[in-house]
Amino acid sequence: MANDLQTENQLLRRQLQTLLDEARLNEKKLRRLEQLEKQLIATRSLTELIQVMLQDYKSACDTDAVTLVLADPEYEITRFLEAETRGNAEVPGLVLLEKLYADNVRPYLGAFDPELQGAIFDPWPDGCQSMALLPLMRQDELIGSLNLGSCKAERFAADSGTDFLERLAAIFTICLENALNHERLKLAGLTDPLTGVHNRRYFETRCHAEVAHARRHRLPLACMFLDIDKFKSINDTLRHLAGDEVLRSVARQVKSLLRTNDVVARYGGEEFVVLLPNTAHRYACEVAERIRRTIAAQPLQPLPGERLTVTISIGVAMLPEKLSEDDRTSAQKLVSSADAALYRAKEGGRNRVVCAETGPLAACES
Ligand SMILES: Nc1nc2c(ncn2[C@@H]2O[C@H](COP(=O)(O)OP(=O)(O)OP(=O)(O)O)[C@@H](O)[C@H]2O)c(=O)[nH]1
Repeated sequence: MANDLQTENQLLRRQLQTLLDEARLNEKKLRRLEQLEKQLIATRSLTELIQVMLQDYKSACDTDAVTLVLADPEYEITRFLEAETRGNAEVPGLVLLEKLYADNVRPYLGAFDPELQGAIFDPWPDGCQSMALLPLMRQDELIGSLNLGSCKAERFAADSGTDFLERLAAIFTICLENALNHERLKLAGLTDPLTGVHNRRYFETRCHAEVAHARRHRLPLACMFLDIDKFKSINDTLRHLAGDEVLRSVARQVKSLLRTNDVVARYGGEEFVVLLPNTAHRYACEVAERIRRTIAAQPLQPLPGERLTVTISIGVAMLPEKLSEDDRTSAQKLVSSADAALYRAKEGGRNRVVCAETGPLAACES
């Protein structure tokens, strides 16, 4: 009898110890997750948020692979990442898809499923044994998934609880929405509402940064000033709304003829300014001439049934190789040189390109 009691006692002690160990482990896990949540909440940009999720979770939470799949139907996330990373939206572990296909929006925990591998990570680490796939939901809509992989089969066992992971996925979703709204607001303050290209405020900050970058890496930097010819008469004859449509069409055409990391901004009125990073003089002149020719060759339709041929004048200037002033002054000088070249193009009869260094384009092509 005494022996039975002793054995039962020992058994209970062992069970209690196991429960205590489990509780301690859970507490540790919770603390690590709380720490990560705080980090996620403290991030100041979309790129930083994604980096913390992909990298810090892995090291903090004993996981061999972390990936994120996000729906990006309008390429909005791609554009935000490109803007933050100077044209490179490729983040290892991040998969952006135009459309998500899922009939099941419940978390999956269990054995590694190679069927899912291609869609959510390329490639998973060798020897992956278990995985967790956590849907990211915003107002009942599936916006992506957070995917975790481990080389240990028991790490994401099918019968383990998902509370911690679901909470992490929910917090990440809120942080993502927050970061996207922040980027949208930032963009609204830096975008010209009429044409959708950047505004002068954005241009000035970016021009300073591009000059600093060009100087540091000894890269060429070109600037173009573009102005629609006789725009006042378009407004006077067709009225302001038609003038607005001409501005929108010209901005669209200019943008379509440039690379994604070139910068286009409306400087004011009917003037646009363009920065061409890492672009040599000859190529900058070619681009300017292509823009001038394309716009002159394609009549616009500023009002229904109204066709109108518009021409533009362009001034091009290069950042000098040897700079004696600080970056801000050099940026201002670059813009003024392009503006002065534009003035010469207007003086020379409009619908032409003038380069600050070589004069009217015929001279720079020869
Ligand atoms: N529709 C419209 N017109 C604008 C806007 N901003 C400025 N303008 C007009 O743009 C015209 C600019 O005229 P000017 O500076 O005389 O230049 P221009 O007629 O293009 O002549 P050149 O540049 O010498 O070829 C003015 O009539 C402004 O009122 C705008 O947002 N929308």
